[in-house]
Amino acid sequence: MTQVDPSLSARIGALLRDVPDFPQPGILFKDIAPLLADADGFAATVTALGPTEPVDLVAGIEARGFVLAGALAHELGCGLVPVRKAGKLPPPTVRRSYDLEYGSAEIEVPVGVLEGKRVLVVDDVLATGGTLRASVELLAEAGATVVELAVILEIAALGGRAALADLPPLRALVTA
Ligand SMILES: O=P(O)(O)OC[C@H]1O[C@H](OP(=O)(O)OP(=O)(O)O)[C@H](O)[C@@H]1O
Ligand SMILES: Nc1ncnc2[nH]cnc12
Repeated sequence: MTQVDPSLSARIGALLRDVPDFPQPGILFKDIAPLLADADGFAATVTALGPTEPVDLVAGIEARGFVLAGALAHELGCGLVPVRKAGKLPPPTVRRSYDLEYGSAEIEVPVGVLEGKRVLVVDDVLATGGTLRASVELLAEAGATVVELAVILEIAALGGRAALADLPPLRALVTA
């Protein structure tokens, strides 16, 4: 796994916004909207999320991960697969429940496009790791091989990296 250039990391970090008490009291929400709105910052972020080995598909986790995965898949010239909140995808799908920093949710992936595919999973934020773990497990259940995970921001105090230690390599562009 390649190291992230410290100056790029600082540039990206400066375009993230802290929002106290959102979406509920006690949560310090990390908002990527300023980064997405900055053309150079967005482009550099997407490129830096790219895989270190060949992949067939980029998986994006709803909803903020979609934005990153779409741009990255286009840049790489590979396909995209959505990891969606439950109830949005038509069957057949596989589904899993999980906990995240501020609640619990269910996600689904489509069955039929993942068999034998090498996949990079991207998302904006790693907090507790619940979302990424559920995503990786679902993608594997649907027949894919997840080869790498990449996020913009890792919230180190929430222990997500340690919780995902048994999964494929994880790259975070910024650590807070
Ligand atoms: O590491 P965790 O504790 O699991 O949290 C990380 C997840 O939380 C946010 O998603 P959210 O479900 O809020 O979705 P959104 O992108 O639709 O806002 C974020 O985009 C990650 O997917
Ligand atoms: N603190 C946080 N900020 C943004 N997204 C998150 N997802 C989970 N925790 C988060």
